[in-house]
Order: sequence, then C-alpha cells, then structure tokens
Amino acid sequence: MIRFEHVTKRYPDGTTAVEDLSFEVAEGELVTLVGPSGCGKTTTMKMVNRLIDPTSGRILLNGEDIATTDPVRLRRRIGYVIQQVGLFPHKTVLENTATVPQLIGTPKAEARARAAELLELVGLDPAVYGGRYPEQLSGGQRQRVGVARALAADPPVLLMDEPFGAVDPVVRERLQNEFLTLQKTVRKTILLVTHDLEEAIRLGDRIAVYGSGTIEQFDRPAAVLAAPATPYVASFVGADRGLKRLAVTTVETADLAAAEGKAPQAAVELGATLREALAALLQEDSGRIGVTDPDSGALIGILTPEGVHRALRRAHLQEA
Ligand SMILES: Nc1ncnc2c1ncn2[C@@H]1O[C@H](COP(=O)(O)OP(=O)(O)OP(=O)(O)O)[C@@H](O)[C@H]1O
Repeated sequence: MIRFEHVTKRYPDGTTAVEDLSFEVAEGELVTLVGPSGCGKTTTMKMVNRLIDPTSGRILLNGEDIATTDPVRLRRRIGYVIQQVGLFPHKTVLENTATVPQLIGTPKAEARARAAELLELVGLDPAVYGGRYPEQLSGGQRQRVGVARALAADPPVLLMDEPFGAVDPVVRERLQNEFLTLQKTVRKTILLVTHDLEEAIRLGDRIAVYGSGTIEQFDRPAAVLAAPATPYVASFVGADRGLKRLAVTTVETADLAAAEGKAPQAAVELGATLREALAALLQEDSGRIGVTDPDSGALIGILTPEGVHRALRRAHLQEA
C-alpha cells in the first residue's frame, strides 16, 4: 500500500533528516514510527502526503509514484491528524468534521449527516457536541474531533503525528483504546508517529524503531521486545517498562490459538511468563509453541508471536 524505496531527505541547510529508508506498510496495517526527538519520524510522514518532497528515492502509494501525483488529489486520499489537532476555531464541531467532504463537493446535508455519524463513531454525541466550538471541548474531545475529521472523506490512508500527545496520560490511554476499537471497524492503512514506546507497542501491528535518520528495526512489537536487532534498539527498548512487563505477564488461555495439526516440539505451561514463552518461541523455527496444563501436562493450545502481542496489550489495559 505505502512503499518507501531508498528514500533520503536532506534539508537545504545540509541536515540529513532520513537516509536510505526502505519499508512497506500493508493495506489495513497500522505501523508506528517511534524514536527520540529529531530522528526523522515527522519528515518520513510528511513525505507521504508531499508536505515535504524527498531528495532521492521514491514513495509508492498503491504502486503509484506519488512524485507524479498531484498533491491536492493525493491529500484527498490521505487523512492527516496532528497533535495540535488544527480545528478551525470559528467552526462548530459538526462543521469542522464536515470540512473535507464539503470541499470535495459532497452536498452539505449529506456531508453533515456523515459528520454526525463519524462523531458518534469516535464517541461524541453529535446532539450534544455537534454545535459546540473547539474551545468548548476538553483536549481529549478535540482530539477525537480531529480523528473524526480525518476519517470524514473516508481516505484509505491515515497519517497521525503524535495524535494523542497533547492530552494527559489517563485520557491518552482511553483515546488509544477507543482508537484501536475504531481501527478494527475502519481498517485504514495507518502510519502513526510517536516518541512513546509504550504507545508504539500498544497500537502498532508493526513498529519502526528509528535511530538517527534510519530505521534500526521494523517488526512486530513482540519481536522487537524479544529480540532487539541492534544495541541501540536494546537500549531504547530496555529503558522502557515494556521488557519488564514480559517478566510479569503470564500466558493465559485467551492468548492461545486452537491446538490443531502437529503439536509443536517446544511447550511452556499455562501461567508461564511471557519472557519464558518468548525464549521458547525463539528456539522454534515454526514460530509456534505448545501451551500445556500444569497439572495434567495436556496440550491446551498454541502460542504464536501474535498471542504474545495480544497478551502484552491485555497487560497494558489491565495496568491502565
Ligand atoms: N525545514 C528543516 N530544515 C532543516 N532541518 C530540518 C527541517 N525540518 C526538520 N529538520 C531536521 O531534520 C531532523 C529530523 O526532523 P523530524 O522533525 O523529522 O524529527 P522527528 O523525529 O519527527 O522529531 P520530533 O519527535 O522532535 O518531532 C532533525 O534534525 C530536524 O532538526
């Protein structure tokens, strides 16, 4: 869906923001870009909707080189959500949400009906909030309007730059949860920038860990946590609670797939920590291990990296 091929961006003052980036985001996938300030995340994202053009390399959207696509047409297919939200202060919540459909010629009544639907979808009752102005909303509510507005034109792709950065940690976690639920329904292809590893792990189907201008590792969250590709990633990940969570989260029945076909060689007991389970998984070329009943030793189910991912998400929700 989105493909970066050897993309480099040098700013006129000589700063190399990103160097030789190559990666791909599949349709319906949510990829988080995570790394410290100044590592090139925002530059990466802004090249997708041509707010910034690369110095060299190509970016393809659905196989089409975006350098040859008219930026205005391109941006209609790409929703953009930024930290400061950027709502129009003199427009109501409903008008803000209906902005893009109206711009592209959707009749007003239809655009407003769609906007009301989207507000509902992000958890804001249009009858209560539709007529308010942005300053009459909390930070979290504004953020949701920003998401609703980005979805209004039903773009296949969403770019989100620190979308939950401006709200306090409690609201932030709630928004993240709502957003994951929403994504299950809308299944957009999403690039989401964050400097917060927790957020990256929690939201991403895969995460791209940035060093300085390059991606050090691009993989599923559980894989990055279990096997950091470079010392830099190890220190970035290690500085976080994520790894520690592996040691305190246990494998539960809900994390398992049905035990069909040939039983895997390696197994752990139900109730083992994720760290133990990952250690076993890494020994298994098949990428699956058995989980057994601690009393009878009977095989209960199969654990895959996706199961570990689910367990991590669950652990995070329980901590919240
Ligand atoms: N217009 C510009 N001119 C020159 N250098 C720039 C410009 N915009 C960004 N940079 C530099 O490019 C590098 C990458 O910036 P970018 O904004 O992509 O980083 P980031 O990872 O998104 O950081 P943050 O998390 O702080 O937003 C930084 O060193 C930054 O100073």
